[in-house]
Amino acid sequence: MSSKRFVTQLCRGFSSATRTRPFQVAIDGPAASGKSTTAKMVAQRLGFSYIDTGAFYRCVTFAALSEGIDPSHLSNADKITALAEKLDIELQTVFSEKPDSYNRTTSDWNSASDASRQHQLPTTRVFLDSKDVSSDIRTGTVSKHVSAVAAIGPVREAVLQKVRNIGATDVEAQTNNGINSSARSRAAGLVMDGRDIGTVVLPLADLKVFLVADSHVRAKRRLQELVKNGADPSIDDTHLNLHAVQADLELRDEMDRTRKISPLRRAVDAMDLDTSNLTLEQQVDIIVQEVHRRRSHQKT
Ligand SMILES: Nc1ncnc2c1ncn2[C@@H]1O[C@H](COP(=O)(O)OP(=O)(O)O)[C@@H](O)[C@H]1O
Ligand SMILES: Nc1ccn([C@H]2C[C@H](O)[C@@H](COP(=O)(O)OP(=O)(O)O)O2)c(=O)n1
Repeated sequence: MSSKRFVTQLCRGFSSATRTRPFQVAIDGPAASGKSTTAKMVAQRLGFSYIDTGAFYRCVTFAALSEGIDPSHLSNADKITALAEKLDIELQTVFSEKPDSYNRTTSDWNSASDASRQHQLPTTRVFLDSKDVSSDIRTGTVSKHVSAVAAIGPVREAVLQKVRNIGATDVEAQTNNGINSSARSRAAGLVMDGRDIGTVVLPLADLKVFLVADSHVRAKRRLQELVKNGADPSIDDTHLNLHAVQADLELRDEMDRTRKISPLRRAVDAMDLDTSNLTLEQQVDIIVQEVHRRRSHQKT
């Protein structure tokens, strides 16, 4: 089965209660709480597919800004919706190790060099109308406007439709330098992260996680990430200081929490996970263990 058909089938199963569908993990939480990094690593460990829904809203925002459309003007909602409907968005996640051979413990990881850890982190590339926009959608300018775009109801409908039809491709890295040319479905399950995954997109997910972290900790992590990725204040209006990054995250969280449609909200049956004092590997271990625990219950 092609990976496109595979994911489409998964998504058709969104509201199905049957036990034959692949295992679904929904990860929600505020900005920079660690959702996407954790979700990718969980998918890698378990051999699951991964879908980053925030990337879709970021693509629509980037496309609107590129066409000179200001998302902060409500009168532009129709133009942004038309754009969202016509854009072609594809995600490609590159997993660095074969999941079934991934047996690393936290202590192995902690003793590994930074370079070797970096090689082991999965990465997601985002294509907008076939162009790689992975970096373009993460700028401070896009971050500043994305919550306004995500609050437009018809844009959310268009994005959900795209997520349902997504041609997500997951590939295993062959070596540290190259990837296998043949993509393969990761049929065992799906990890999806965003703001409304456990409440709206995958309401019957087998495991829902609500990831949080102190906003100061989140800002420090996000700032480190922006600097590491070479954010350039001269071409990006990101103010590269902790105070500004924290203020941006808090403002975005407030907008995401208070919007009328599909707000950022913890699902009642979600597992809470505060990552403020955890390492990445610890939070991944907790989720992976919980998946194993629930799968073994499903089998009995
Ligand atoms: N426990 C942790 N310790 C250190 N850094 C972390 C931890 N969890 C996440 N990060 C880092 O924080 C940054 C934001 O995480 P990310 O996964 O992008 O968050 P989100 O998807 O929620 O916005 C990333 O650079 C990520 O590597
Ligand atoms: N399922 C989703 C995913 C993201 N969004 C919105 C809310 C966020 O402010 C933006 C960007 O999400 P993304 O997860 O990429 O952002 P951060 O990594 O948290 O900075 O999209 C949403 O409304 N619903």
